[in-house]
Parts: sequence; C-alpha cells; structure tokens
Amino acid sequence: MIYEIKSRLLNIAKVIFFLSYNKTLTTQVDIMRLFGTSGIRMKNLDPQIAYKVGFAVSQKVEDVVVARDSRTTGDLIKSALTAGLLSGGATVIDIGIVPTPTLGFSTRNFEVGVMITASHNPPEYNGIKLFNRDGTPYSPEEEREIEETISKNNFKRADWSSVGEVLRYENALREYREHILKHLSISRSFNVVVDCANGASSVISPHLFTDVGSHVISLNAHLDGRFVGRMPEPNKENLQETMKVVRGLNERESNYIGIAHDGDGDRMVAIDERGRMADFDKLLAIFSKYIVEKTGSKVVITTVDASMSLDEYLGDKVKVVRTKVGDVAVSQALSKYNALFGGEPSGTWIHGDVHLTPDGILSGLRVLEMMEYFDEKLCILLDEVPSYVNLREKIPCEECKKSSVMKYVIEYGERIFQRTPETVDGARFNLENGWILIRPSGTEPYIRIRVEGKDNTIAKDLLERGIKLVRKALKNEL
Ligand SMILES: N[C@@H]1[C@@H](O)[C@H](O)[C@@H](COP(=O)(O)O)O[C@@H]1O
Ligand SMILES: [Mg+2]
Repeated sequence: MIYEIKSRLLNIAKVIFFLSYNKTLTTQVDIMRLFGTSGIRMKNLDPQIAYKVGFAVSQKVEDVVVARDSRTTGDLIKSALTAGLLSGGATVIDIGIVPTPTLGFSTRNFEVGVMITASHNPPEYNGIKLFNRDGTPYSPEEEREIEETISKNNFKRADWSSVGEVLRYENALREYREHILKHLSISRSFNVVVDCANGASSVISPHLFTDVGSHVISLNAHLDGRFVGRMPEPNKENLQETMKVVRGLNERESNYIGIAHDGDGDRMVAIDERGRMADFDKLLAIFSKYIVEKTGSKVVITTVDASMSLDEYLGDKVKVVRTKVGDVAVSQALSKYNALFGGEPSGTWIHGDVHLTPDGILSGLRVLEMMEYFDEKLCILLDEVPSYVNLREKIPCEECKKSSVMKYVIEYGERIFQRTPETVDGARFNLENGWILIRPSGTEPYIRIRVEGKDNTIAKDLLERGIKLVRKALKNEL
C-alpha cells in the first residue's frame, strides 16, 4: 500500500516536472541584444528603447543621476528614459548637459548614472550608457541583466503613490571641477587651443584649462547637436582646421598645443607644437611612462589594438595588460589590477588616481602636467617613442552579418596567416614582424582592421591581406 502511494506520488511529480520543464521551454525568450562596446548606440535611436531601459533600471534602484550631451535628440531620449525610470518608482536627478566624465564622477553620490550620448558617432545617432557608483561603466553582465528584464517584460509599475519624481541638481559641474583641480599640479602657464566639437565638453573644458593658468583659445565651444564646427570623432580628417589653427599660431613661435574632444568629452586627442595630431600609441606610451615614473606603479592597462612599441618603451619592469577594445574593459581591468592608468589608442584615457570614468578633459590637463614634469615640449616627448607602421581600415558590414563574417575570418585567417589567432576581441594574428587585428566594431556598422608592421611594406601587405579576407567573408555572406 505504502509502496503504491509512493509510486503514485512519484508519477505525479514526474508529470509536474515534465509540464513545468516544457513550460520553461516554451516561455524561454530570446534576449534582445542592445548594448555594444560602449553602451547602446543607434542611428535614430527609438525613444521606446530609452523608456524600456529606464523602466528596467528602475526595477533595481531608487535613485538615478541622468545627463546628456548636446545632440538634437537628447531631450527626446532623456524624456523617454525619465518616463521609464519614474514609472518604476525611481527618483531621477537631472544634472543637465555635461560631459560623460562629469556624469561618471557624479554617480558616486547615487546608485546608477545614465548618460545619453552617442560619443563620437555622427549627429543622427544617439545612445545610452550606464555607470556604477565607482564611476566604472556597466559591465557586459550588468548590461545583460537589463536586456533580460526588457526581453522578458519583467516590469513592475509603481502606483500613483510611489511613482518617481525629477529633481534638478545644479552643482555637478562645480563638484567635478573642484575634484579635478585637487588632483593636478600645474604651475607653468601653457598656451592651449581647446576644440570641443560643439559637444558636452564645451560647458567645462575651456574653463578648466583657464583655471590651471593656461592661455586658452577655444574652438567649437558652443553646444550644437548638429556638430556644426566639425564632426564629433576627433580624427585626422575632422581635425584639419584645428591643426591649421595650431600651426598658424605657432608661426609666431608661441608654442601652442591643441586639445580636441569627441561629442561627450570622454576622449582627448592632442595636437603638438608642430600642428601634428599626436599618434595615439605614442601618447599612450608617454602617459604610461609618466604615471610609472611619478607613482612607481608597475602595471598599465591597454587594449588588444595597442602598438607593440608600448612594451618596448616601458621595458621589462612594467606589466602591460591588454583587454578587449572599449573603455568598459579598460576601466574594469584598472579596478582588477589596482592600476593607476589605462588607455586605448582611440584617445580614451582613464586616470585611476582621480576616477574610473574615461576623461578627455582631465587627460588634456594631464598632458600639460606631463610636459611640466618632463620639462619638455610635447613634440619632443612624442618623437622619443619608437614607432612602427600602423594602418587602419574599416569595412562596412551590417550588424546581423558581423558574427558570421568573424567566424569566416577566424577559420580562413588561420590558413592564410598560418597562426591560431588570439580571440580576446575579434581575431588577432601575431606574426614575426607585426600583427593584424580584425574585429567587429561595437559602436558602428563596420568590421575594423588594424595592422602594425616593422616597416611600410609589411604593414601594407598585411592590411591588403586583411581587407581581402574580410571582403571574401562578406561575399560568402551574400
Ligand atoms: N568609448 C568607446 C571606446 O572605448 C572605444 O574604443 C570606441 C570604439 O569602439 P568600436 O571599435 O567597438 O566601435 O567606442 C567608444 O568611443
Ligand atoms: Mg566618447
């Protein structure tokens, strides 16, 4: 009898297990991927996505600090995001238009920070980037959680009595400015051209350079979301005019340097006294050397696309850690290794002694500090760094094709280059006299190729082979 009851119970349990197992199978939802290398970034970003992100964030936290850059769609996206946050009962602290590093810094007083920006992308893009209290951008795992909440529609709406409210906070810029100034030691007066790309850095960058005693000429330093002065990516093509201005000023031997930002001010590009845009890898090397010499720190963080000259320049005593491309990975590695400096050859620099958010404004000021420390012109410091030939190319590739293109690149790349690639990010083939990295951009519809060779012929040949390989992979897709 007892045996009979037992076996019946067992059968019922089996049926319940079967039903619930099938239910989980049928209710399993595909997780919609929204986040890339640097948060969410899309052309004509749909405000409904912003609403859902706000709603998802509000399920976990009570107060959220929100800021935006100068883009024309900034108010639209902010309103939608705010509606989502309030719906879930979160309090929104609105600090207005400020650069990403200011938002990252302000997050220390709240639970989460949200920056509405598409950084260096053209004006038709916008995006959303989330920050933790310690100033680090959200990790891929934290981003997955938000994507999961959205995909599963796991929202709980607050009722009228607990719905959130918006508070405006006016002191964010002042607090950020004071914090930055506390961490600088600049006593010399420098001549600086500051180009803000009509982006968010306009509200603070030229002022901080004046604060440290520089003579400042500001360019594109009024907010305009159409980026009327120049496009927001601080690259050679977009900085032609700025370089010309620096060169023109220095015809009278006034030793101007240039500092240029992207749309949200988390990047910095330097222009030396000869009007040349500083090579990112060289700037990375001198920043690293400066931090190592000044603080005794023995570890520097960079990304897989950084030059081999860095290791050579720093010598054996310094450990160079290479992460995936993107400030998220660099910032996390900084925390993990307790490092004081990390940078990427895209002009993104993080100074861990001040805060863990990439900061183009602080980095520009640190260029001056470094020049004073080494008592040398920027052009001379840059020329001291060994250099190899670096070439870059980007090939258009739709989002949905990226993963199969990369699969092809890895498989056929192994045959072509006779090497197993490193796959920290995309595929990097390390060869005798150089290397080639092929990876999908996490912010734009491109496959990026970067090569470095001991000489021009090697680099050009590698690049050509890389381009051919990606084109073949794309054709294979058709
Ligand atoms: N803040 C990030 C950078 O950290 C990153 O290097 C860059 C390029 O990323 P990707 O090459 O994936 O487009 O995007 C953003 O600007
Ligand atoms: Mg940026």
